[in-house]
Amino acid sequence: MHDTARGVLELARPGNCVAAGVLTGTGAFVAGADAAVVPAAVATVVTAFAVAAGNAINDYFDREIDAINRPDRPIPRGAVSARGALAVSAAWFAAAVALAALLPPLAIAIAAVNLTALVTYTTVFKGTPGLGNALVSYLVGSTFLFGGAAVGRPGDVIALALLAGLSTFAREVIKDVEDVVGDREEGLSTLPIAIGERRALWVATASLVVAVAASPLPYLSGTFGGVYLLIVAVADAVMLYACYESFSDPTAAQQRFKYGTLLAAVAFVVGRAALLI
Ligand SMILES: CC(C)=CCC/C(C)=C/CC/C(C)=C/CC/C(C)=C/COC[C@H](O)COP(=O)(O)O
Ligand SMILES: CC(C)=CCC/C(C)=C/CC/C(C)=C/CC/C(C)=C/COP(=O)(O)OP(=O)(O)O
Ligand SMILES: [Mg+2]
Repeated sequence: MHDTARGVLELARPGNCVAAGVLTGTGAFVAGADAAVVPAAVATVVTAFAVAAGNAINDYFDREIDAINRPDRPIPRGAVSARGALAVSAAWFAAAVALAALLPPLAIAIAAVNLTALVTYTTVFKGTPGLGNALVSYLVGSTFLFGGAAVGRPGDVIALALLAGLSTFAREVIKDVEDVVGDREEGLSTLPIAIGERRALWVATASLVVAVAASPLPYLSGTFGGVYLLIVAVADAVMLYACYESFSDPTAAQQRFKYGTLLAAVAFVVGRAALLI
Protein backbone atom coordinates (compact mmCIF):
# COMPACT_ATOMS: atom_id res chain seq x y z
CA MET A 1 0.00 0.00 0.00
CA HIS A 2 2.84 2.38 0.88
CA ASP A 3 4.35 2.22 -2.64
CA THR A 4 0.90 2.71 -4.21
CA ALA A 5 0.35 5.98 -2.32
CA ARG A 6 3.88 7.11 -3.24
CA GLY A 7 3.23 6.05 -6.83
CA VAL A 8 0.02 8.09 -7.05
CA LEU A 9 1.87 11.13 -5.71
CA GLU A 10 4.66 10.61 -8.26
CA LEU A 11 2.09 10.42 -11.08
CA ALA A 12 1.05 14.00 -10.23
CA ARG A 13 4.67 15.33 -10.30
CA PRO A 14 3.79 17.63 -7.36
CA GLY A 15 6.66 20.02 -8.11
CA ASN A 16 5.07 20.86 -11.46
CA CYS A 17 1.64 21.26 -9.80
CA VAL A 18 2.94 23.74 -7.23
CA ALA A 19 5.01 25.68 -9.81
CA ALA A 20 2.12 25.97 -12.27
CA GLY A 21 -0.31 26.85 -9.47
CA VAL A 22 2.05 29.61 -8.32
CA LEU A 23 2.08 31.00 -11.87
CA THR A 24 -1.73 31.16 -11.89
CA GLY A 25 -1.73 32.83 -8.49
CA THR A 26 0.89 35.28 -9.80
CA GLY A 27 -1.32 36.10 -12.78
CA ALA A 28 -4.27 36.77 -10.48
CA PHE A 29 -2.10 38.87 -8.15
CA VAL A 30 -0.62 40.96 -10.97
CA ALA A 31 -3.99 41.45 -12.68
CA GLY A 32 -6.07 42.16 -9.61
CA ALA A 33 -3.93 42.62 -6.52
CA ASP A 34 -6.91 44.39 -4.99
CA ALA A 35 -9.36 41.73 -6.25
CA ALA A 36 -11.04 39.05 -4.16
CA VAL A 37 -8.62 36.39 -3.01
CA VAL A 38 -11.18 33.58 -3.43
CA PRO A 39 -11.21 33.41 -7.27
CA ALA A 40 -7.41 33.63 -7.26
CA ALA A 41 -7.17 30.73 -4.81
CA VAL A 42 -9.75 28.68 -6.75
CA ALA A 43 -7.85 29.19 -10.03
CA THR A 44 -4.59 28.22 -8.35
CA VAL A 45 -6.08 24.93 -7.10
CA VAL A 46 -7.71 24.27 -10.49
CA THR A 47 -4.32 24.59 -12.18
CA ALA A 48 -2.65 22.27 -9.66
CA PHE A 49 -5.32 19.57 -10.21
CA ALA A 50 -5.07 20.04 -13.99
CA VAL A 51 -1.31 19.60 -14.06
CA ALA A 52 -1.58 16.52 -11.81
CA ALA A 53 -4.20 15.07 -14.15
CA GLY A 54 -2.16 15.97 -17.25
CA ASN A 55 0.95 14.32 -15.85
CA ALA A 56 -0.98 11.19 -14.80
CA ILE A 57 -2.60 10.72 -18.21
CA ASN A 58 0.81 11.35 -19.81
CA ASP A 59 2.23 8.44 -17.78
CA TYR A 60 -0.80 6.30 -18.76
CA PHE A 61 -0.23 6.86 -22.49
CA ASP A 62 3.58 6.61 -22.14
CA ARG A 63 3.50 3.38 -20.08
CA GLU A 64 4.98 1.06 -22.76
CA ILE A 65 7.78 3.48 -23.63
CA ASP A 66 8.48 4.29 -19.99
CA ALA A 67 8.85 0.53 -19.32
CA ILE A 68 11.97 0.74 -21.53
CA ASN A 69 13.31 4.25 -20.89
CA ARG A 70 11.95 5.08 -17.40
CA PRO A 71 11.23 1.70 -15.65
CA ASP A 72 11.15 3.45 -12.26
CA ARG A 73 8.01 5.45 -13.14
CA PRO A 74 4.96 4.32 -11.05
CA ILE A 75 3.16 2.28 -13.77
CA PRO A 76 6.16 0.32 -15.20
CA ARG A 77 7.43 -0.46 -11.68
CA GLY A 78 4.03 -1.80 -10.70
CA ALA A 79 3.23 0.75 -7.96
CA VAL A 80 0.06 1.85 -9.81
CA SER A 81 -1.86 -0.13 -12.46
CA ALA A 82 -2.55 1.48 -15.86
CA ARG A 83 -6.29 1.51 -15.13
CA GLY A 84 -5.59 2.97 -11.69
CA ALA A 85 -3.50 5.79 -13.20
CA LEU A 86 -6.27 6.56 -15.70
CA ALA A 87 -8.86 6.61 -12.89
CA VAL A 88 -6.72 8.95 -10.78
CA SER A 89 -6.20 11.26 -13.78
CA ALA A 90 -9.97 11.32 -14.41
CA ALA A 91 -10.65 12.14 -10.75
CA TRP A 92 -8.14 15.03 -10.79
CA PHE A 93 -9.58 16.35 -14.08
CA ALA A 94 -13.09 16.14 -12.54
CA ALA A 95 -11.96 18.13 -9.51
CA ALA A 96 -10.36 20.76 -11.77
CA VAL A 97 -13.51 21.06 -13.92
CA ALA A 98 -15.84 21.23 -10.89
CA LEU A 99 -13.84 24.07 -9.33
CA ALA A 100 -13.32 25.87 -12.67
CA ALA A 101 -17.14 26.07 -13.01
CA LEU A 102 -17.07 28.59 -10.12
CA LEU A 103 -14.97 31.05 -12.17
CA PRO A 104 -15.92 33.77 -14.72
CA PRO A 105 -16.80 32.67 -18.31
CA LEU A 106 -13.41 33.49 -19.88
CA ALA A 107 -11.60 31.45 -17.21
CA ILE A 108 -13.99 28.56 -17.90
CA ALA A 109 -13.24 28.88 -21.63
CA ILE A 110 -9.47 28.75 -21.00
CA ALA A 111 -10.04 25.71 -18.76
CA ALA A 112 -12.00 23.95 -21.52
CA VAL A 113 -9.26 24.58 -24.09
CA ASN A 114 -6.57 23.44 -21.64
CA LEU A 115 -8.53 20.31 -20.70
CA THR A 116 -8.58 19.29 -24.38
CA ALA A 117 -4.89 20.14 -24.75
CA LEU A 118 -3.87 18.11 -21.71
CA VAL A 119 -5.86 15.03 -22.76
CA THR A 120 -4.49 15.10 -26.33
CA TYR A 121 -0.92 16.29 -25.64
CA THR A 122 0.71 12.85 -25.41
CA THR A 123 -1.18 10.98 -28.15
CA VAL A 124 -1.61 13.78 -30.70
CA PHE A 125 0.93 16.55 -30.22
CA LYS A 126 3.98 15.20 -28.36
CA GLY A 127 5.48 13.27 -31.30
CA THR A 128 5.02 16.07 -33.86
CA PRO A 129 8.14 18.21 -34.35
CA GLY A 130 7.75 21.44 -32.38
CA LEU A 131 3.99 21.01 -31.87
CA GLY A 132 4.30 19.27 -28.51
CA ASN A 133 6.74 21.99 -27.37
CA ALA A 134 4.35 24.70 -28.60
CA LEU A 135 1.42 23.15 -26.73
CA VAL A 136 3.30 22.85 -23.42
CA SER A 137 4.53 26.44 -23.94
CA TYR A 138 0.95 27.62 -24.50
CA LEU A 139 -0.18 25.72 -21.39
CA VAL A 140 2.49 27.31 -19.19
CA GLY A 141 1.80 30.77 -20.63
CA SER A 142 -1.95 30.25 -20.19
CA THR A 143 -1.56 29.95 -16.41
CA PHE A 144 -1.08 33.74 -16.22
CA LEU A 145 -4.10 34.36 -18.47
CA PHE A 146 -6.14 31.91 -16.40
CA GLY A 147 -5.24 33.74 -13.19
CA GLY A 148 -6.00 37.12 -14.75
CA ALA A 149 -9.32 35.84 -16.13
CA ALA A 150 -10.24 34.46 -12.70
CA VAL A 151 -10.16 38.00 -11.29
CA GLY A 152 -11.77 39.48 -14.42
CA ARG A 153 -8.69 41.28 -15.82
CA PRO A 154 -6.91 39.01 -18.36
CA GLY A 155 -5.64 41.94 -20.41
CA ASP A 156 -3.16 42.93 -17.71
CA VAL A 157 -1.21 39.65 -17.99
CA ILE A 158 -1.04 39.00 -21.76
CA ALA A 159 2.62 40.14 -21.85
CA LEU A 160 3.50 37.76 -18.98
CA ALA A 161 1.80 34.88 -20.79
CA LEU A 162 3.84 35.58 -23.94
CA LEU A 163 7.13 35.83 -21.99
CA ALA A 164 6.43 32.55 -20.19
CA GLY A 165 5.35 30.82 -23.41
CA LEU A 166 8.39 31.90 -25.45
CA SER A 167 10.88 30.99 -22.70
CA THR A 168 9.16 27.66 -22.02
CA PHE A 169 9.36 26.82 -25.74
CA ALA A 170 13.13 27.38 -25.63
CA ARG A 171 13.56 25.14 -22.58
CA GLU A 172 11.28 22.39 -23.95
CA VAL A 173 13.39 22.23 -27.15
CA ILE A 174 16.59 22.03 -25.08
CA LYS A 175 14.98 19.17 -23.07
CA ASP A 176 14.20 17.39 -26.37
CA VAL A 177 17.85 17.73 -27.42
CA GLU A 178 18.78 16.20 -24.05
CA ASP A 179 16.34 13.29 -24.67
CA VAL A 180 17.18 12.79 -28.37
CA VAL A 181 18.62 9.23 -27.99
CA GLY A 182 15.61 7.84 -26.07
CA ASP A 183 13.11 9.70 -28.24
CA ARG A 184 14.73 8.32 -31.42
CA GLU A 185 14.44 4.78 -29.95
CA GLU A 186 10.75 5.52 -29.18
CA GLY A 187 10.26 6.54 -32.79
CA LEU A 188 9.24 10.05 -31.71
CA SER A 189 9.80 12.80 -34.28
CA THR A 190 10.79 15.70 -32.03
CA LEU A 191 12.22 18.97 -33.37
CA PRO A 192 15.92 18.01 -32.92
CA ILE A 193 15.25 14.67 -34.62
CA ALA A 194 13.41 16.35 -37.48
CA ILE A 195 15.78 19.27 -38.17
CA GLY A 196 18.99 18.35 -36.30
CA GLU A 197 20.17 19.20 -32.79
CA ARG A 198 22.13 22.36 -33.57
CA ARG A 199 19.38 23.87 -35.74
CA ALA A 200 16.84 23.05 -33.02
CA LEU A 201 19.04 24.80 -30.43
CA TRP A 202 19.20 27.88 -32.69
CA VAL A 203 15.39 27.83 -32.88
CA ALA A 204 15.30 27.65 -29.06
CA THR A 205 17.78 30.53 -28.80
CA ALA A 206 15.75 32.66 -31.22
CA SER A 207 12.61 32.08 -29.14
CA LEU A 208 14.38 33.15 -25.97
CA VAL A 209 15.99 36.21 -27.60
CA VAL A 210 12.50 37.45 -28.57
CA ALA A 211 11.33 36.90 -24.96
CA VAL A 212 14.36 38.69 -23.50
CA ALA A 213 13.91 41.62 -25.89
CA ALA A 214 10.26 41.85 -24.82
CA SER A 215 10.95 41.40 -21.10
CA PRO A 216 11.11 45.18 -20.33
CA LEU A 217 7.55 45.61 -21.69
CA PRO A 218 5.73 45.00 -18.37
CA TYR A 219 7.84 47.83 -16.87
CA LEU A 220 7.34 50.16 -19.84
CA SER A 221 3.57 49.56 -19.72
CA GLY A 222 3.48 50.46 -16.02
CA THR A 223 2.51 46.97 -14.82
CA PHE A 224 5.69 46.65 -12.74
CA GLY A 225 7.98 48.97 -10.77
CA GLY A 226 11.65 49.59 -11.61
CA VAL A 227 12.91 46.82 -9.32
CA TYR A 228 11.39 44.36 -11.83
CA LEU A 229 14.01 45.39 -14.40
CA LEU A 230 16.88 44.62 -11.98
CA ILE A 231 15.61 41.10 -11.21
CA VAL A 232 14.44 40.18 -14.72
CA ALA A 233 17.79 41.33 -16.15
CA VAL A 234 19.49 38.65 -14.04
CA ALA A 235 16.86 36.08 -15.08
CA ASP A 236 17.37 37.03 -18.74
CA ALA A 237 21.15 36.65 -18.37
CA VAL A 238 20.78 33.20 -16.77
CA MET A 239 18.47 32.01 -19.56
CA LEU A 240 20.67 33.46 -22.31
CA TYR A 241 23.71 31.74 -20.81
CA ALA A 242 21.71 28.48 -20.61
CA CYS A 243 21.02 28.73 -24.34
CA TYR A 244 24.75 29.22 -25.02
CA GLU A 245 25.54 26.26 -22.69
CA SER A 246 22.93 24.04 -24.37
CA PHE A 247 25.14 23.64 -27.46
CA SER A 248 27.68 21.74 -25.33
CA ASP A 249 25.70 20.46 -22.30
CA PRO A 250 21.89 20.41 -22.76
CA THR A 251 21.35 18.64 -19.42
CA ALA A 252 23.05 21.35 -17.35
CA ALA A 253 21.52 24.01 -19.60
CA GLN A 254 17.89 22.96 -19.11
CA GLN A 255 18.29 22.88 -15.33
CA ARG A 256 20.00 26.29 -15.28
CA PHE A 257 17.27 27.56 -17.61
CA LYS A 258 14.59 26.47 -15.14
CA TYR A 259 16.19 28.55 -12.36
CA GLY A 260 16.16 31.52 -14.72
CA THR A 261 12.43 31.11 -15.33
CA LEU A 262 11.70 30.76 -11.60
CA LEU A 263 13.69 33.97 -10.98
CA ALA A 264 11.64 35.69 -13.68
CA ALA A 265 8.46 34.61 -11.89
CA VAL A 266 9.87 36.20 -8.71
CA ALA A 267 10.55 39.37 -10.72
CA PHE A 268 6.86 39.46 -11.68
CA VAL A 269 5.68 39.26 -8.07
CA VAL A 270 8.26 41.72 -6.66
CA GLY A 271 7.75 44.08 -9.62
CA ARG A 272 3.99 44.21 -8.97
CA ALA A 273 4.33 44.41 -5.17
CA ALA A 274 6.73 47.37 -5.57
CA LEU A 275 3.86 49.41 -7.06
CA LEU A 276 1.58 48.57 -4.13
CA ILE A 277 3.95 49.76 -1.41
C1 LIG B 1 -10.23 22.42 -15.84
C2 LIG B 1 -8.82 22.53 -16.35
C3 LIG B 1 -8.21 21.34 -17.01
C4 LIG B 1 -8.13 23.71 -16.20
C5 LIG B 1 -6.77 23.98 -16.74
C6 LIG B 1 -6.14 25.20 -16.06
C7 LIG B 1 -4.72 25.49 -16.51
C8 LIG B 1 -4.26 26.92 -16.51
C9 LIG B 1 -3.87 24.46 -16.86
C10 LIG B 1 -2.41 24.65 -17.28
C11 LIG B 1 -1.72 23.29 -17.24
C12 LIG B 1 -0.19 23.36 -17.37
C13 LIG B 1 0.55 24.56 -16.84
C14 LIG B 1 0.48 22.33 -17.94
C15 LIG B 1 1.99 22.32 -18.01
C16 LIG B 1 2.55 21.32 -18.92
C17 LIG B 1 2.09 19.88 -18.67
C18 LIG B 1 2.08 19.36 -17.27
C19 LIG B 1 1.74 19.12 -19.71
C20 LIG B 1 1.23 17.69 -19.61
O1 LIG B 1 2.22 16.79 -19.17
C21 LIG B 1 3.48 16.84 -19.84
C22 LIG B 1 4.43 15.87 -19.16
O2 LIG B 1 4.87 16.32 -17.90
C23 LIG B 1 5.61 15.69 -20.07
O3 LIG B 1 6.17 14.48 -19.79
P1 LIG B 1 7.10 13.76 -20.93
O4 LIG B 1 6.92 14.53 -22.23
O5 LIG B 1 6.61 12.34 -21.04
O6 LIG B 1 8.51 13.84 -20.38
C1 LIG C 1 10.96 37.14 -18.42
C2 LIG C 1 11.06 35.97 -19.33
C3 LIG C 1 12.00 36.12 -20.52
C4 LIG C 1 10.38 34.80 -19.15
C5 LIG C 1 9.36 34.52 -18.10
C6 LIG C 1 9.62 33.10 -17.61
C7 LIG C 1 8.54 32.41 -16.80
C8 LIG C 1 7.89 33.10 -15.65
C9 LIG C 1 8.27 31.11 -17.15
C10 LIG C 1 7.41 30.18 -16.39
C11 LIG C 1 8.16 28.83 -16.30
C12 LIG C 1 7.79 28.03 -15.07
C13 LIG C 1 8.26 28.53 -13.74
C14 LIG C 1 7.04 26.92 -15.26
C15 LIG C 1 6.55 26.09 -14.10
C16 LIG C 1 5.52 25.10 -14.58
C17 LIG C 1 6.11 23.72 -14.99
C18 LIG C 1 5.13 22.65 -15.23
C19 LIG C 1 7.44 23.46 -15.13
C20 LIG C 1 7.98 22.11 -15.58
O1 LIG C 1 8.98 21.70 -14.66
P1 LIG C 1 10.03 20.57 -15.12
O2 LIG C 1 11.11 20.47 -14.11
O3 LIG C 1 10.44 20.80 -16.55
O4 LIG C 1 9.18 19.25 -15.05
P2 LIG C 1 9.71 17.88 -15.68
O5 LIG C 1 11.22 17.92 -15.56
O6 LIG C 1 9.07 16.80 -14.82
O7 LIG C 1 9.21 17.86 -17.11
MG1 LIG D 1 5.87 10.90 -20.17
